[in-house]
Amino acid sequence: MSAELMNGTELAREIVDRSAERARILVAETGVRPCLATVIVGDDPASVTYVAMKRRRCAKAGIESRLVSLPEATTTAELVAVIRGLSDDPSVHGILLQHPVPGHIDERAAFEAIAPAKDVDGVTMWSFAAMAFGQADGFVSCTPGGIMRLLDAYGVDPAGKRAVVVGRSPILGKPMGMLLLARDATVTYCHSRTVDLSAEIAGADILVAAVGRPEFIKGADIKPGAVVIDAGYNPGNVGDVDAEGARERAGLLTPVPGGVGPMTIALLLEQTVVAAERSAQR
Ligand SMILES: NC(=O)C1=CN([C@@H]2O[C@H](COP(=O)(O)OP(=O)(O)OC[C@H]3O[C@@H](n4cnc5c(N)ncnc54)[C@H](OP(=O)(O)O)[C@@H]3O)[C@@H](O)[C@H]2O)C=CC1
Ligand SMILES: Nc1nc(=O)c2c([nH]1)NC[C@@H]1CN(c3ccc(C(=O)N[C@@H](CCC(=O)O)C(=O)O)cc3)C=[N+]21
Repeated sequence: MSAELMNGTELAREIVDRSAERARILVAETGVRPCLATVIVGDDPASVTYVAMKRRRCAKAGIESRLVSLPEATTTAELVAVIRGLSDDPSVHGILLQHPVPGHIDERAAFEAIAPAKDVDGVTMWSFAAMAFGQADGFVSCTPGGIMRLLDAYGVDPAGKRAVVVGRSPILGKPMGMLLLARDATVTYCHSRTVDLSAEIAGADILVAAVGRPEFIKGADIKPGAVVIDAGYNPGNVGDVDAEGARERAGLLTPVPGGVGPMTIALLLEQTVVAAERSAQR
């Protein structure tokens, strides 16, 4: 068997095109141009690359982007003050604080300085709760949100399926499981203390790998015909799933690159446009 690949690049382009059209209409009708502020602390090369990528995509979609680049030595209090300033600035509609921040900073405190109405990256406690309770007025974490859109586009209905999420980080694994639960999957979370990971994976109809270790999930563990979502993004464009092995076993598989990554950015842009539309209150 050879898995069908789920084309995130193509679906992301459709979402970005639709968002660009909505941005264009918003500008024409209200004069408001959607604006995303990106905050980056320090100069981690991977983060600098992601941020540049997001800004390029914003520009293409007619979304203004404002970059706030802070030195490595920034304190929690200084970062919180900067983010509060953006939260209070009416010309900014979305705020993204690039993760990870340097270790001496309290990342949670910084995230919580983002006004919920501008939390287009879905990182605040308020957004998480809204997502977990199924309230549509919040924003979802972009990567899990993008993955749900991919599942929908490929006709994968999670209801009644066994879904296994490997990873439980606040912006990826944990919200991923909640979104699958909301769609009636039977969800298992795996993490570094899971005793028999292979056995858990073998039971998965839908597997989401969000570990941050290259080719960590082996093809031989995958249930034949499973839907395999590789959210991993490691240096050298390598996912968290052994792609070659997975191709032999999975029914549907997200490639790296071209799977989950582009969807994350598409959701970020879409939610920025929605935030701007809401602020314009036509
Ligand atoms: N494509 C995209 O848009 C995005 C991709 N990513 C990618 O997704 C991956 C995960 O990112 P992120 O969630 O931020 O990473 P984190 O490092 O925050 O979380 C990793 C998770 O994996 C778990 N884990 C670590 N080792 C093992 C193990 N041996 N067995 C089982 N579980 C393990 C950890 O468990 P524990 O909690 O017990 O420590 C933790 O929950 C990375 O490759 C990242 O680059 C991330 C964000 C967006
Ligand atoms: N607050 C916060 N929110 C994030 O969403 C966030 C973050 N911090 N920190 C870092 C991770 C990583 N991340 C990626 C986004 C897009 C691609 C992406 O588009 N990748 C392309 C390849 C692009 C290329 O390399 O040319 C692909 O997979 O096809 C990858 C990774 C978002 N992250």
